[in-house]
Amino acid sequence: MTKLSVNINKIATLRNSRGGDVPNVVEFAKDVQRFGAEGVTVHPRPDERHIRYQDARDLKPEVYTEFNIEGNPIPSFMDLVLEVKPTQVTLVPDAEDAITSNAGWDTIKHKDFLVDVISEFRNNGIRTSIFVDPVLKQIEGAKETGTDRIELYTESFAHQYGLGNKDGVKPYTESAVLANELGLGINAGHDLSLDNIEFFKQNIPNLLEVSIGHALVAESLYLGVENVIQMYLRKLK
Ligand SMILES: CC(=O)[C@@H](O)[C@H](O)COP(=O)(O)O
Ligand SMILES: NCC(=O)COP(=O)(O)O
Repeated sequence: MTKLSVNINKIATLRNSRGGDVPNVVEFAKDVQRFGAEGVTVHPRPDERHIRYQDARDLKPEVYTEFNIEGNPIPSFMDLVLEVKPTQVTLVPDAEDAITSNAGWDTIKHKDFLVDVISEFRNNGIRTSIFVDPVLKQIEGAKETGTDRIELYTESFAHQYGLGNKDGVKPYTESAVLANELGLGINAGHDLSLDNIEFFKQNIPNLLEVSIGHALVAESLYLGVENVIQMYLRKLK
């Protein structure tokens, strides 16, 4: 069974475009859970261009499914996560000026840093996941950091699948097989959509969770949020 965590960054982007509080991200999080989502993901960035740090605090009492906070573990992000205590923190090595996440960790080069950060979160009862490319030596490196899970960065799969190249999933399958052997839990995210999610899930043994935002919100414009969540849940069964 693969859990669907809805990334609500784009709802905050829409809200921020006008100032004010429409749409309200907390109400949206409550609604997606009511519609069947099994988690809520936010990715506050240092410039707070979509999710603000205060949103994470406001969401905490309302997220009764899995609450996943993603981000680069700079000091202010670490303080926020340790204060809010979500179910899971996903560490992403994104640059401040990145339009969106565009690479996984180099788990070998940054091993000592990741070991320290991960132990701090785990000591505080927060499950950890680290964003990685589907590269076997990076999965082995992830194991050395002490993380509970990895999140496979699925941009390349989604891009290849969109071009009709189903072989793009192969490195992900191989990475998942290795992660399972090493005892790492497997999450995945980035550019997953109603078009590609079923094929991806079928090819990833023990896929525990996917976080989906951009496509899910875009699809909801045409099909409605409740309907789209139900469609994802059927494909993730
Ligand atoms: C970690 C990841 O894959 C990203 O997709 C991210 O969470 C989305 O961030 P943006 O909404 O800022 O593009
Ligand atoms: N971790 C990936 C995520 O939360 C959503 O990514 P996207 O669906 O907005 O590309």
